[in-house]
Amino acid sequence: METVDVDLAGRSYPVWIGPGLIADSARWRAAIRGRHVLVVSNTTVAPLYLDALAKGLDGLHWSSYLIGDGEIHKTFANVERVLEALGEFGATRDACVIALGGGVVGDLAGFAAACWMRGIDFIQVPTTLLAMVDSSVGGKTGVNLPVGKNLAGAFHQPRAVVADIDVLTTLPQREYRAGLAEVVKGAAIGDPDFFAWLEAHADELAAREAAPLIEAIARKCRYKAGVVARDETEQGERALLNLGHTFGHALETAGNYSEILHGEGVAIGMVLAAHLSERLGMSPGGDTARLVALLQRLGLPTEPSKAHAASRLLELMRLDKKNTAGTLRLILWRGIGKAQIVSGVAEADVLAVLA
Ligand SMILES: NC(=O)c1ccc[n+]([C@@H]2O[C@H](COP(=O)([O-])OP(=O)(O)OC[C@H]3O[C@@H](n4cnc5c(N)ncnc54)[C@H](O)[C@@H]3O)[C@@H](O)[C@H]2O)c1
Ligand SMILES: O=C(O)C(=O)C[C@@H](O)[C@H](O)[C@H](O)COP(=O)(O)O
Ligand SMILES: [Zn+2]
Repeated sequence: METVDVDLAGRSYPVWIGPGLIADSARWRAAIRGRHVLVVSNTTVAPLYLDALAKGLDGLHWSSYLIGDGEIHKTFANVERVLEALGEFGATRDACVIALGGGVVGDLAGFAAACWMRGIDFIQVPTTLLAMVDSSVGGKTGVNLPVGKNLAGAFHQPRAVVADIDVLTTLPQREYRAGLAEVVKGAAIGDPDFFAWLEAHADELAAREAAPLIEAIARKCRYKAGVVARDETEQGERALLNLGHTFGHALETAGNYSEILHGEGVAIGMVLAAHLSERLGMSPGGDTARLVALLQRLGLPTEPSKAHAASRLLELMRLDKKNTAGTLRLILWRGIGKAQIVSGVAEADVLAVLA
C-alpha cells in the first residue's frame, strides 16, 4: 500500500492507495469523528460495493442516498436531495458523509457536505481510476450548470481518501482510459521523468497491471498533493492542473454532459492546448507529437468531434472560471513537464485551433 499525505496544517489528510482497503475499516474508521454517517453513492456503484463498505460501519448510525449514474446527475437538484436526506437522517454537525463512487459522486457529495450546516466531515472512497488519481484529492467540490461545468461549488477537503484498487476490476474500459488522461496530464504539466515513465509503461498500464498502476496512482496523487498544499484555493499554481480543461469543459458542456467523458475531454483539450501553444511559438512540435502518441497508446481520443461549431465552443470557453474581466486565461504548454498560465489569449488564435 502507498500513502500520500496532503499537507494542509490542521486539515491534512492521508490518501491510501492499494488493494483490500475498503475491507480494512480499522484504518479508515478513525477518520469518522461522530456517530452518524450518510453514504452517498450511485445506482451502479452501490450494488457492487455498498455492502462491503457497510461492514466497516458496524455500530454506527448510518444510511445511504443514491443518485442516478452519469455526469448529467451532477446537478444542484441532486445536492438539494442529498441535503434533504441529511435532514431526514437527523444529521448533526458531527455527521460524516462518505462519497462512494467516481468523480461525479465525489464532487457532488463533497459539495453537499460543504453546505450542510456550513460544513461537515466527508471521506472520499473513489471507485474510478479518475477519482483515485484526481477528483478525490484536493477538495474541489461542486456541480455542473447547463451553462457550464463546475460553475457552482466550494473548496472542502476530505478527512481521508480510501483508494481501494480492487474495485477497478469492475470499471468499464472506456472509464479506465479516461482516468489515464488525468495521469498523463499531471506528468505533462510538471514531471518529465514521470512522462517518460508513462511512455515506458503504457502497455502495462493499458493492461491494468497492479504494480505499475499503484505506482502511477501514487505518483499522480503525490504531484497533485504538492500543488494543493502550496495553493489550496487556486490563487496561482493550482490553475496549472487545469491544462486542457478550458477546451475539455467546453466540449463536455456542448455535448450536454452526455457525449464525452471528462477524461476524454481532458485528453482532447490537452492536445488542443498543445497546438495553440505551438501556434503561439511557446512549445516544440516534437513534444506535441509525443503527447498525442502516448494518449493514443492509452486508447484516448485526441481530436474533438466536428459536431460542435468552433464559435459555440469559444462562447462556452468565455465562462471558464480562470478568465478575468472578459479576457481568456488559458493554461498553455511549454512542452513536456512545463505548463504556464497565459492571460489575454486572442480569440482568433483559439478559433483557428478549434477549426
Ligand atoms: N474535484 C476534482 O478535483 C475533479 C478532478 C477531476 C475530475 N472531476 C470531476 O469528476 C467527474 C468525472 O469522474 P469519473 O470519471 O469518475 O466519472 P463518474 O463518476 O461518472 O464514473 C464513471 C462511471 O463509472 C461507474 N463506476 C464507478 N466506479 C465503478 C466501479 N468500480 N465499477 C464499475 N463502474 C463504476 C460510474 O457509475 C459511472 O458510470 C467529472 O464531473 C469531473 O468534472 C473533479
Ligand atoms: O484540482 C484541480 O485544481 C483541478 O483543476 C483538477 C481537474 O482535473 C478537475 O477536473 C477539476 O474539477 C477542474 O476544476 P475547475 O476549477 O476547472 O472546475
Ligand atoms: Zn479534470
